[in-house]
Amino acid sequence: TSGSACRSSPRQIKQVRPKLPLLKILQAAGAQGEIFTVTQVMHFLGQYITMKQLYDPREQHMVYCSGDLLGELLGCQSFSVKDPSPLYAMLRKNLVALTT
Ligand SMILES: C[C@@H](c1ccc(Cl)cc1)n1cnc(-c2ccccc2)c1-c1c(C(=O)NCCN2CCN(C3CCCCC3)CC2)[nH]c2cc(Cl)ccc12
Repeated sequence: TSGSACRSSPRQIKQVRPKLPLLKILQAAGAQGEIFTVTQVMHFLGQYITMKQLYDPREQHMVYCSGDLLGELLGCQSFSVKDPSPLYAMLRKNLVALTT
């Protein structure tokens, strides 16, 4: 049987523009430019936490960010990577979605 080849338009990858304080954090972690995908933002935030050693070496899922710009943005002293809700709240406030 001839199946109909469904030709949906290619999905545009969602791009975001971080607001300045978040952009500074991403650039500290090596990000270039001002427009990213959310996946890239997460990658650079992970790099930032790793390189600034904001995680607890004994409990590596705990991030201690008081006294760091990341903590100011998140509005918390620490968080667990297992409960990323403060992170998503911060991203909602600090990422501007680009509509194509
Ligand atoms: C699954 C993922 C994640 C991603 C998003 C969320 Cl909302 C939760 C969790 N994740 C799991 N552990 C981490 C993590 C833990 C400690 C230090 C750095 C990163 C991450 C995070 C990544 C990441 O891109 N992760 C890639 C592989 N990571 C493994 C952990 N590695 C470190 C583990 C501790 C020792 C140093 C390496 C770094 C590479 N990006 C993040 C950004 C933030 Cl704001 C918070 C956490 C992460």
